[in-house]
Amino acid sequence: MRILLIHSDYIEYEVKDKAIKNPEPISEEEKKGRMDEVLVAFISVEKVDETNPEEVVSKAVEEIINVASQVKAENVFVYPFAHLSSELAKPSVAQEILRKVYEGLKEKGYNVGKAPFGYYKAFKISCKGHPLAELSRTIIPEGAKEE
Ligand SMILES: Nc1ncnc2c1ncn2[C@@H]1O[C@H](CO)[C@@H](NC(=O)[C@@H](N)CO)[C@H]1O
Repeated sequence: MRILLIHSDYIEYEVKDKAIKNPEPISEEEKKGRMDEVLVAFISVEKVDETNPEEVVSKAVEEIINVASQVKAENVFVYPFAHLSSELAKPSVAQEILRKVYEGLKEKGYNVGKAPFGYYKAFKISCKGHPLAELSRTIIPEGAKEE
């Protein structure tokens, strides 16, 4: 899993079109969204993550919370982003893993937003620009490291 973390004044998105055959069903109001004072997590789920989804989910939640506490962000936004890797997991697995990351962050008490899965989206973001405002993390399941 590849994660790009941007501490932002705001993130806003607008769904433009379906990008896969079966995108996540969304309501009319979910076609647009905005969150202010937020740590945005752009996440690419990778093929290797399919070997141990549970481990990848728990490590992703841990890493995101670690950065959120450093930058003192109470709001987190999970943004499915298929552009951080050339070895992507298939959409069905990626969607489930991202849903569990979202749920895991909520269980830890964060106010969590998410962008819909499986769409082309326009987005605007305002990066705060401080030294910890742009970070990236790579998460690899333990078993995969032995190969
Ligand atoms: N392995 C994966 N990891 C994360 N997201 C993934 C994925 N496979 C599919 N998606 C979702 O489907 C859209 C088309 O690839 C993706 N859409 C996007 O990445 C938008 N930024 C528009 O390009 C995303 O919602």
